[in-house]
Amino acid sequence: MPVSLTTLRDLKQRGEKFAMITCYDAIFAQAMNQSGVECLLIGDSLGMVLQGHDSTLPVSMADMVYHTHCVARGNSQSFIVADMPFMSYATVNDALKNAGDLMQAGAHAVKLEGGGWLADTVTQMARCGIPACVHMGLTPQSVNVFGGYKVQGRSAEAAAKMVEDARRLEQAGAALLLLECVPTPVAKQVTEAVGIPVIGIGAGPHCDGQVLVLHDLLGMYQGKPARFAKNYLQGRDSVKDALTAYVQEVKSGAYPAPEHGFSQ
Ligand SMILES: Nc1nc(=O)c2c([nH]1)NC[C@@H]1CN(c3ccc(C(=O)N[C@@H](CCC(=O)O)C(=O)O)cc3)CN21
Ligand SMILES: CC(C)C(=O)C(=O)O
Ligand SMILES: [Mg+2]
Repeated sequence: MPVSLTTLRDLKQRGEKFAMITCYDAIFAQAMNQSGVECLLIGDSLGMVLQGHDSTLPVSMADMVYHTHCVARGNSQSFIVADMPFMSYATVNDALKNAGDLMQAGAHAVKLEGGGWLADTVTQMARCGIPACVHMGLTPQSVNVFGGYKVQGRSAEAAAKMVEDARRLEQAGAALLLLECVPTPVAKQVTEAVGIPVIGIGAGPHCDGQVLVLHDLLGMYQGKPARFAKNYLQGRDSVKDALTAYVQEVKSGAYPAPEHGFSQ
């Protein structure tokens, strides 16, 4: 049976960790299915790793729809989340139209970057049958506001706001949360504060699931790798073995190790 939101909620309740990897095409979707990856993310990181841009901002809805079709054709087992690109959810109407297009391309949920201010959007999506994952912490579409890819939620005020926003989004009907580059203790607080599954990247070992960009997991870094990146191809002789090793390390809790996370 393919993984569903119910599966992910059950895993959280049982304290079992699950794995997500970014996926942009059909053959990797198949390989990830065979390696037992619960969730595939069509990430707007494709603007950087596939298209060669220096941020995710140039990615269009047409790009995301195309790659979602590609992944959906290869997939039979995993839960598919598609990123909503920069400016595709600036108004509730735009968000509903564009999320609908991604669902029709084969996504099972969509992901938006932001915080409590997305509550209204998330509620309207849920009404229409669109599960929403809210990406909080380091939200790369706001790199020009942050002034770089920096850890978020380090101050006590920012940490408390993140917990409050997480609760508000759960109340509004969010299906999932994703925390990027958040101090390990803050991510733990958020994960314990909500009943919905929380996926982390650079957010420590206490999140319910972990996500990595495919290229980072295969050691194909552009410049200096982020702290949370780990090359699973090292010491292994196939891509399939690397994907399987990542899934096993997420499930056992071996990944992320302390050196992959941030202190408060
Ligand atoms: N290949 C790739 N991997 C990613 O994880 C990723 C992308 N691309 N593109 C979109 C965004 C950009 N991301 C990034 C990029 C850099 C850092 C980074 O270098 N962070 C510093 C934190 C510095 C600090 O504030 O202490 C680090 O040391 O990890 C983090 C996330 C995550 N996403
Ligand atoms: C880094 C992950 C969470 C993402 O949003 C992406 O790949 O676009
Ligand atoms: Mg993204």
